[in-house]
Amino acid sequence: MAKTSVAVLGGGSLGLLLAAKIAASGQEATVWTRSEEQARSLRDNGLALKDADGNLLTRTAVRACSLGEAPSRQEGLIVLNALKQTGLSDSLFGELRRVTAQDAAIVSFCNGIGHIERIAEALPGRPQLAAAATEGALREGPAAVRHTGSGAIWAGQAPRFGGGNADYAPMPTEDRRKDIENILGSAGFSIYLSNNMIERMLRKLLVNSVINPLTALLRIRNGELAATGDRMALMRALHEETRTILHASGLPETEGAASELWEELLDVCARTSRNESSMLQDVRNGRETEIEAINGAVVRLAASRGLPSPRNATVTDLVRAILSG
Ligand SMILES: NC(=O)C1=CN([C@@H]2O[C@H](COP(=O)(O)OP(=O)(O)OC[C@H]3O[C@@H](n4cnc5c(N)ncnc54)[C@H](OP(=O)(O)O)[C@@H]3O)[C@@H](O)[C@H]2O)C=CC1
Ligand SMILES: CC(C)(CO)C(=O)C(=O)O
Repeated sequence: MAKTSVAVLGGGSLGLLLAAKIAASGQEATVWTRSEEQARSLRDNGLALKDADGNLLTRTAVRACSLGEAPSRQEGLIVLNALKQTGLSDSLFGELRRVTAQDAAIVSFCNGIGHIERIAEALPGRPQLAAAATEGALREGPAAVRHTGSGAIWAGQAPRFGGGNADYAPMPTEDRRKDIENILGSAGFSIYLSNNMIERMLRKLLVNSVINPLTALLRIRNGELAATGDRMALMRALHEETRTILHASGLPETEGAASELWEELLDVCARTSRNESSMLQDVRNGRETEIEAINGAVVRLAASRGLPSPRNATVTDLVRAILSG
């Protein structure tokens, strides 16, 4: 069997955090960037990992190349996919088909749902895991990242939420799953292999489907969302509509779930109060947002189950319209 090696796909906030901590723990990882400039900067300067206040923790040499420069058909790869869903495209899939061998295990950290199905369709047969991370990361430049909040990573077989005609992605072998757990655990992450990614992913989707569009539309930080009665009313209405749709899509509807999920949302707002959500950052920078993979996906789930989703449809249209000018 080929020796296992790690590639981090995407040199953004989360990708640089994963790469910095893996490299600082003495393990090897290659960062696959979009641009050759960023890869050069990483090779020349090393990768700086800073704490939430911007103090330098480590600066470590890392391997880096643009995805276009990466060698073809590498065997034994674990690919940590730290792209946004907006980074998934036919050309990206073409490059991934070229650089990975059939045994590559792809672990995707993307927010929202739908990405596993798209990857499975574009790279049939490649083993996949879905990961949900509550880490906070912020890229400070091409070769520096701040660890803005410690959390945990859950990874496991992704449920199929719909879309795509390909056979669903196979799980990586047990040995390969252990490798993934060991690599991320040795890098200092709290990593849990989960048999219940449906709940993890849908809980995260519920949080993102409220915080992300509302903060992007109102242009406020996460902590400012729960600060007024009007905003709380918007949050509640969107949360209730989304929760009903997600319960119909596999989110367990246990006793007390409604108040527990609402408290979870308020807790995320409090814990990330100084953060600008990823969607607000995308809007501010004129970048395409993940709205289609978050509220747009909720609208599609609702349609497939004959449920109404007027609030999700409205925020999807509004966020889409911001960048359409
Ligand atoms: N940041 C965080 O704290 C967390 C993020 N997440 C999720 O993880 C995912 C990534 O988030 P985040 O790191 O913040 O996003 P970023 O926008 O910071 O990073 C995405 C990276 O993908 C790169 N990219 C896009 N297309 C390609 C391509 N074709 N080839 C190689 N690289 C490419 C971008 O390159 P370029 O910069 O050159 O455009 C960018 O560096 C999202 O789904 C997010 O919601 C989950 C938990 C925490
Ligand atoms: C949890 C939250 C809302 C933190 O900002 C996030 O995941 C995001 O911004 O995408």
